[in-house]
Amino acid sequence: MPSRAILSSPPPPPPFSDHHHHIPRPSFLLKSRILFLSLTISATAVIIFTILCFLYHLSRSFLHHYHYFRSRRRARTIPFDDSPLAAAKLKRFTYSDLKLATNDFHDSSVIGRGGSATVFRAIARDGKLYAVKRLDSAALTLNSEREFQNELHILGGLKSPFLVTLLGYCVEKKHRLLVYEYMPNKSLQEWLFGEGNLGMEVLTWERRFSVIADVARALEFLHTGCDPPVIHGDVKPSNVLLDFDLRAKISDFGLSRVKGEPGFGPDLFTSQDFGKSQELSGNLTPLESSAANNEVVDFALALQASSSSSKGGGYAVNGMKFNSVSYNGVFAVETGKGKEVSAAAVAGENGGDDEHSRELNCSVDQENQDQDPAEESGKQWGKDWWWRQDGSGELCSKDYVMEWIGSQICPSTNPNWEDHAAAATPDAPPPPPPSPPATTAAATRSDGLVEEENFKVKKNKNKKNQNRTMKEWWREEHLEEMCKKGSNKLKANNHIQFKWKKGFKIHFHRRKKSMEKKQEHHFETELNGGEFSFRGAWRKKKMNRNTNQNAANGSEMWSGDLFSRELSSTTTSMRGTLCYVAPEYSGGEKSDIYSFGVLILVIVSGRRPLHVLASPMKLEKANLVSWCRQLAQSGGLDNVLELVDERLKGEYDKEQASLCINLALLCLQKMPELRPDIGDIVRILRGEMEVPPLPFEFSPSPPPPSKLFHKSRRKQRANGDNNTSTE
Ligand SMILES: Nc1ncnc2c1ncn2[C@@H]1O[C@H](COP(=O)(O)OP(=O)(O)OP(=O)(O)O)[C@@H](O)[C@H]1O
Repeated sequence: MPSRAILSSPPPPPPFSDHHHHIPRPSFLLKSRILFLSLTISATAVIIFTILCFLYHLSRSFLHHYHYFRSRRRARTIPFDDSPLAAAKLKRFTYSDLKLATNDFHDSSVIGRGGSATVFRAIARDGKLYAVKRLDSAALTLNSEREFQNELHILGGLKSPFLVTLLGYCVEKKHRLLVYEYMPNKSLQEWLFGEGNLGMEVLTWERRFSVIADVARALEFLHTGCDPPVIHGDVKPSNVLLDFDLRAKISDFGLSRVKGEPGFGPDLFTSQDFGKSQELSGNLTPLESSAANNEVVDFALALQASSSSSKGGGYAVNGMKFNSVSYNGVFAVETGKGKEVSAAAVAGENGGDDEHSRELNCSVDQENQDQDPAEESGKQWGKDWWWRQDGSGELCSKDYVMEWIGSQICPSTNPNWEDHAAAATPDAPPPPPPSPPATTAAATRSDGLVEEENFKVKKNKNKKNQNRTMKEWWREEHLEEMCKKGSNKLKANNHIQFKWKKGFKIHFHRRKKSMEKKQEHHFETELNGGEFSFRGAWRKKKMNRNTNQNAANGSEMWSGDLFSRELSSTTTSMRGTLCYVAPEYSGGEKSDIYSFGVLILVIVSGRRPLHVLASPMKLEKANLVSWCRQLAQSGGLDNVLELVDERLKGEYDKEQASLCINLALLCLQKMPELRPDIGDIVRILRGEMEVPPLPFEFSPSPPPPSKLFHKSRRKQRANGDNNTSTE
């Protein structure tokens, strides 16, 4: 038997107590592990998320830069960057959609033609009408591509009742199309000049005034309602479209600029662009290349000179245009769309001579002769090209140009042209009899005899050189003539004169070489192809039409009316638009104001800025701006009202008309800063503000200041005097 002691086993250990033992419980371990794990996971997630964010932003900025550089690289080869914002908001149409809507771009759907585009009426599936502008793919140049993009990105981002709405676009391969709201009453161009289907319907005065006011409102929106301001850059009648109620809206933002953005300024006229154009034309076919660099004579420039007065001591050189030559100081150069810049040298009144001399010297300096002509000409662009239109400076070539134009109006005095015309239109009726302007103009000079003699000599020379091409004829005859008849300064400085001519010749030959024989070929082809024209774009248009019309065109060509149309047509190229461009070419708001001034005169008078008929008397009125200035200078309201469109048959508000003309004169001041702001213009047109005094040069006496003021319409109404003038 076990003993008690043995039986009495030691007491069992006390129950497990946490107080006495530090062994962790399993649940605690689990918890801490979970905590540790979750911390690790979340930290990893944060790190991964941060890395992802970083990568995302990196890739975005990379893509952004990639698109930017890609678009830049593309821009040099004419293509389109479809990423930017404004365009993204617009509807993108397919080419086949638009083809369908325009009946396969059928001729019957054409509602207008621009310099490098055709506008079609399009009918959508829902029956709505749209206007589709198709860039001529053959004429697709770097500039036209840029204008297309400008339109997309600037007009595409704007919304105003005074602007034509851009609804969409299409970019497929070489196709570039823009879709706009349809403006049933087309453009002011058609209304004023009876082009297109509108015939000879006369725009009433009330309509004209409301159009002026609408355009002012549109510019007000662009200049003051947009931030940063937008400069339209191409205000002219064909860019003023009329809606169903004949309310005006402005269109065509191809040349517009957003102020302050890169590229703002007169870059269209810089050597850079010229360089690009050249670069581009190098890739074009011969025909395209020639089309981009047509050799044309710019009558517009001649007329600018012709209608300026010969007072003062400045001097100017008449400029005719050989686009491809681009001689500084004499020629105008075409850029893309047909926008051109005349580099015609005009000395400023104050110190302008010196500056001009410097330019002349610069342009003819021997060392510069080794320079690339394109580069050299580019330097001059946008500088000293404008013609004196204010009658304050001498235009040495005035009578010469008048005489010259007279001789050109009658082809019989220029056998070369006659030949071309004959070649072009074998069945055309004979040209009109010798034109009186030539001799009349020559006789108007004080030294009439000398001039007449010169004129005879020139005529004889013309006869001798019947076989020369027009280009040679112009180069040899007129530029030399111009140099001889240049300013007093030129006469006094034979050195400059010699160098200048020499400079020209060198430029010409170099250029001729560099442009190869393509242009020559094209030029001849055009002549032999049944038409002769002074303007490539016009020629192109005409050639596109029925060839049966050639005979008619040929006979029409010699009529003064055709000259008028050609001289100031705004549908073909900048040659016509040239008259609307401000002399400073700064590209700022005040440039639009200048163009607006020209537009006002055009609307009031129903004339183009350059308007020539065969009659010698009409030549004095050829240049609308200088004619208006002359009328203002010779004093009296009635004088100025001579401008008003005769087709109105006196049915117009004299007060409004004189207000418009005076406003135009203010807008046309040479110094941009003197031109009124668009805000003031709108207020003046509303009758909320008086027209500021006209510049001193427009007052011959000068009249007392009170007479220069126009009572505001409101004031006049208050006085119960509704139809009085300031006289
Ligand atoms: N939205 C539109 N609705 C109706 N007609 C239009 C519209 N847009 C243009 N047109 C017509 O087409 C014509 C040509 O317009 P476009 O803007 O192509 O050229 P432009 O301004 O005359 O010349 P450029 O392109 O050389 O400046 C206009 O004059 C107008 O008659």
